Amino acid sequence: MAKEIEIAMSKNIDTKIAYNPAIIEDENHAEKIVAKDVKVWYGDFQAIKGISIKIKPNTVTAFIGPSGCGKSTFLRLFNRMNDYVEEFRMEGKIKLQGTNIYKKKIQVEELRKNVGMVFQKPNPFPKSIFENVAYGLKIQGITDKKFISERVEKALKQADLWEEVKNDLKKSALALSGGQQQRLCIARTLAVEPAIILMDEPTSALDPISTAKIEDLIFELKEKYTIIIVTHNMQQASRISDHTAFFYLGELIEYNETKTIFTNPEKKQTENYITGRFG
Ligand SMILES: Nc1ncnc2c1ncn2[C@@H]1O[C@H](COP(=O)(O)OP(=O)(O)OP(=O)(O)O)[C@@H](O)[C@H]1O
Repeated sequence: MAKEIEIAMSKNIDTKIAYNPAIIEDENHAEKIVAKDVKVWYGDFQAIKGISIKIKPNTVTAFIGPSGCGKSTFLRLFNRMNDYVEEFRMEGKIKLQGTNIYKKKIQVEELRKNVGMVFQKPNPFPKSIFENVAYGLKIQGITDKKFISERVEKALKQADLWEEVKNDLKKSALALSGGQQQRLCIARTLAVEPAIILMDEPTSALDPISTAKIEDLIFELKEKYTIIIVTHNMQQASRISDHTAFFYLGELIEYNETKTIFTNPEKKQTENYITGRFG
């Protein structure tokens, strides 16, 4: 599409964008995420009903809302994971770092290098700890052993796992505890140095100590990355996120700074949800 048309379209749609302008100060920052009037269907069922949002770089954004309201569907749009679903259909526009990621020319593998994902259940490959973290580099065709070793060490350190595994790098990843496996999956994501990390309930299968470790980690990672986390844990959202988006029945009901959402929400539905009155 011609640049002019794209700009004109974005201007038309901009008026509908649901966000607090205070959150977005730097319109031209390279790593921002922008969704405009996004609608998603699975067959005849509409899961997302026209959501617009802007996400500032180097922040943690929490997606909250009751089960089935579309949080994961919306999250998975940012690395095109829904493309795997046969009946998936989408309208609207999603731009990452200024690029429309649903235009035809986009190479999805390239996109996913830039947008890493951590899932609810840790999913290490049945390979060694080292091979798990090196995997993304190797499939990019990188063969320099020194470079790979350095990156693996750096990623394991960033994920706060290095001290626990540095003498066991050849051990199977499946022998690690659940919390260690999740930090390993985070290290695997970090090794390819994405700009954006999507996390879909990354601690829901973990004990409180492992959860705390991952929350600390997320807090540190935002210095370098832009993070979106889906969570059912309200304390977690309020502890680690800068901004919170409340979803309900496929709509974005409220999006604001986390402290505002949790202390002075604008909408009754948000208040009911965060105080446990529904969902
Ligand atoms: N692959 C799919 N095919 C058909 N419908 C789907 C598919 N994935 C999700 N849905 C439907 O889309 C809606 C939104 O689901 P989604 O998983 O995005 O919600 P969610 O808010 O993340 O829920 P939860 O908190 O339970 O994970 C639900 O009604 C769900 O049943």
